Order: sequence, then C-alpha cells, then structure tokens
Amino acid sequence: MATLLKLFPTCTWTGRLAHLSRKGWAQSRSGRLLPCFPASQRCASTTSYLTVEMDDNTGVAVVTMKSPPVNSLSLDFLTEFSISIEKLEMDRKCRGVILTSGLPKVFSAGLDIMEMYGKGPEHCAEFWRAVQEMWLKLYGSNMITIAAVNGSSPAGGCLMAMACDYRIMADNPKYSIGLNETLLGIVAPFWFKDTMMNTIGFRATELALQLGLLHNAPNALRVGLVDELVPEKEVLSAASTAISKWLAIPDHARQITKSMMRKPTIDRLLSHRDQDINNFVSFITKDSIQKSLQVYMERLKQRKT
Ligand SMILES: CCCCCCCC/C=C\C/C=C/C(=O)SCCNC(=O)CCNC(=O)[C@H](O)C(C)(C)COP(=O)(O)OP(=O)(O)OC[C@H]1O[C@@H](n2cnc3c(N)ncnc32)[C@H](O)[C@@H]1OP(=O)(O)O
Repeated sequence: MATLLKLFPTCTWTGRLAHLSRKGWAQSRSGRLLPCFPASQRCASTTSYLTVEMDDNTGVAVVTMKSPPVNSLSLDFLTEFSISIEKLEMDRKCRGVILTSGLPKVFSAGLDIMEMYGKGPEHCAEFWRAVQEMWLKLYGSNMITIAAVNGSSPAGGCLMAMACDYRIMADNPKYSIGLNETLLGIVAPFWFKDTMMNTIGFRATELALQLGLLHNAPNALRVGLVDELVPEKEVLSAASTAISKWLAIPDHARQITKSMMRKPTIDRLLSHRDQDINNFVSFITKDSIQKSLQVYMERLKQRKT
C-alpha cells in the first residue's frame, strides 16, 4: 500500500483497493511492480476546491466544486479548475466530464467579487487571464461536458454551465441562473455575451443581458438556458444518463462538429486576449465601478440581517 501511495501520491483509489493483495500486482516490461486493478476502478483526487472522480470503466469524470460558502471563482479556484480540466483532457481514458457542486443550494456564485474589489491592476490582470483560461478550457474541451446544476448559478457560474455541452438543472424555483452583471453595475464581456447568444439566441440574450435577468429553473428551461429539469436528488443520475447518450457518438465526429460550432467564438477571444484583459483592468479599477461593487457586496450581506 505504501508503494501504491508513492506511485500515486495525489490519487485515492476506491472500490476494491482494500482487497489488493500481492496477487493484485503485475510486473511491467521494465520490471517495475505496478498495481493491477479490476476493470471497474474509480480514482478520486482531491484538491483544495475540487474533487475529481474518474471512472475508468465509463471514461467519465465527475468534477465536484467545493469552495464554501458559495463556490465563488477566486484566482486560486480558477487556477486549480483549469489544471484539473487540462489533466482530464490529456487523459486518453477520459471521454466526458460531469461538472457539479458539492455545496447545498449553490452551483457557483460566479466570479469572486473580492478578487475585483480594492485590487491593483496587476492582480486584476492575472485574475482576468485565469477567468479567460477557465472558459477557454471548458468551452474548447474535446471531452463531452455536462453541467449538473444543483443550485443557483449567477454570472460566472452561468458562464461555466453554458460552456458545457448540456445542462441539467434541479427543478427548484428558488434556484436561478443567468448573466446578472448589469445588476452589479458591470458589463458582461463580449465572450460571455457570445456564449449566451450561442446558447439561447440573439433576442433572448439581448433581454437577459440588459435586464441582468436571473431565470428561475422553469424559466431557464423555457428560454433554453438549460436543457432538462429534474428533481433535485436526481441531478447527478440524470447527468449520467444523459452522458451515456453522448458517449454513444463516435468521438472524432462529435469533436469535429463541436469545434466547427465553437471555434469562431473561441478564436475571437484568442485574437483579442490581451486587449480584453486591458479593457477589464481599466473598467474594473474605475472609481465608479469599484463603488458599484462595494454597494452590491453591502446589499448582499444586508440580505441576511
Ligand atoms: C466596456 C466593456 C468592458 C468590459 C469589462 C468587463 C467587466 C466584467 C467584469 C466582471 C464580470 C463578472 C462576472 C461575475 O461573475 S460577478 C459575480 C456575480 N455574482 C453574483 O451576483 C452572485 C451573488 N451571490 C448571490 O446571489 C448569493 O450569494 C447566492 C444566490 C449565490 C447564494 O445565496 P446564499 O446561499 O443565501 O449565500 P449568501 O448570499 O449568504 O452568501 C454567503 C457568503 O458568500 C458571499 N458571496 C456571495 N457571492 C459572492 C461572490 N460572487 N463573490 C464573493 N463573495 C460572495 C456573501 O457575501 C456571503 O458572505 P458573508 O456575508 O461574509 O458570509
């Protein structure tokens, strides 16, 4: 077992690991002893904010976000998230990802407002590059990506869900999803807008963005922001059922089709990436915008009292 932990320091093997005996080892061609797992092994790795559970049998990884209290997307969270998606992308066994939240009531509260409030230009630039990277990794992924939206998902949380191929939301009218940036006195960047337009069309996006609409679950389904509503307890199992349909499609055909649909939107950001960072930094560091963020945060905290 000690050797196993040395070989896979970041990996916790579940399933029948406890029963691994000497008989569970095989010798590689170079003579190294390697663990020999039964076909249905699951491997779970946990970072500070995420748990990634890979099922070698299905080729599906469940990525669970767990950054209390609300899975806000901080610089550290985004960095970890992009690294995890990159690792799965490079894992030939991984064909699909289900993205979900391990916290009650919230999928993700969107960008961490404290990363944009009272911070200098250098920090803001680094943060924005990490936001771009998260979206580029997810929207441009070759894997099948399913968002199991088991709670509210405003702004950056909605972007994350929209970047996936398919969205299943908990049928709870208390949960909402949408790009509500204007309510904070800020503006959804062009690639947030493009992602939404690609999902629900021009007119619905125009209304949603200007009004900062947060759709409750039934409205989100009606407008096409999510693809299915299911009872809250069934979100993850519905995501597994949905992904099995996608897995039945040959990867190369699905991937080329996905790229054909998404590449122009991705290329638009890639060719304006630095300019987008500069725009963000000069916008977010304006006194008037900082004041809007401060007022919004105060209101958020006052809701409790
Ligand atoms: C000319 C063009 C230039 C272009 C420039 C582009 C600029 C674009 C800039 C940015 C784009 C921004 C994208 C974003 O994602 S901004 C974030 C928007 N998010 C929200 O509005 C969500 C706010 N949160 C909520 O609505 C709720 O918290 C909730 C529904 C998610 C959960 O509700 P509940 O369970 O009741 O929890 P609380 O409200 O009590 O929150 C707990 C705790 O967490 C704090 N918090 C909540 N959300 C955030 C957040 N996004 N960032 C940081 N902190 C957050 C909240 O304040 C509470 O804190 P506490 O009082 O200290 O406990």
